[in-house]
Amino acid sequence: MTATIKMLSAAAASQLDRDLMSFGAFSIDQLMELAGLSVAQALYKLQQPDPDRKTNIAILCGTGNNAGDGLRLCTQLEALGVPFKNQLAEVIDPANYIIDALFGFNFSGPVREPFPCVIEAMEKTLKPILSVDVPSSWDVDNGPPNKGVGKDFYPTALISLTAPKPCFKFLPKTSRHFLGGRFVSPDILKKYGLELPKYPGYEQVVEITGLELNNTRDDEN
Ligand SMILES: NC(=O)C1=CN([C@@H]2O[C@H](COP(=O)(O)OP(=O)(O)OC[C@H]3O[C@@H](n4cnc5c(N)ncnc54)[C@H](O)[C@@H]3O)[C@@H](O)[C@H]2O)[C@H](O)CC1
Ligand SMILES: [K+]
Repeated sequence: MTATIKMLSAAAASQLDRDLMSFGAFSIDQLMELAGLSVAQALYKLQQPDPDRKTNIAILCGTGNNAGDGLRLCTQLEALGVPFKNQLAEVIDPANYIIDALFGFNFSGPVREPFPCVIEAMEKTLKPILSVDVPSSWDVDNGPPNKGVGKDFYPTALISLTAPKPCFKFLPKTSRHFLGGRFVSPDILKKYGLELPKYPGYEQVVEITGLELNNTRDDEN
């Protein structure tokens, strides 16, 4: 692709989130529902369920709204038979795909307990991983913490919500990249100078793999 896309720094992403809830009049629940739907649609594009076999999706959740995009409404999910596990191996071993919903744009490192072992498990596993908004443990603006000097975790795919964060430029060339969070009004796009690809039809995601960076960050204008 030759088109370019503009990034949202960590600070601007937080401000945009607040704008969505103030003059955008969205509730946080609505935003997380829509973000969660985008995550589900991106996953479906990455891993179509096999009708003859059970497909297991492991969703690794943190403590903030990034976790809410991955998984919420626990009572309803339990009623639908979705199992909740506390032991990492019990979740990762049977998984066909892993959703990384540990940390989003309000993460700042280093990773604190009890999460280092979860990041390490993602570094080690050969299973495919879809990261939600930001690959967990990465600095939102500056990318993987070790940058080749030590081990880092690299996802198979990323779904950026609203707009990509600067760290997406560290994604491996082989990783697929989706944009989701189809809830940004023209006013907000204008305020942040964002020009985003069009979502096709009723889709909640658009694939932007290979889209080039527009190096101007929203906070550098
Ligand atoms: N506008 C949108 O695009 C929307 C995005 N959404 C998603 O929300 C997250 C941001 O959510 P927030 O709750 O503000 O922050 P995080 O999920 O990133 O996590 C904060 C959480 O993590 C803890 N934490 C922070 N640093 C560390 C650390 N070093 N070690 C351990 N724990 C850490 C912190 O204490 C908090 O509890 C965004 O990325 C999107 O995924 C929403 O869906 C709304 C719309
Ligand atoms: K994440």
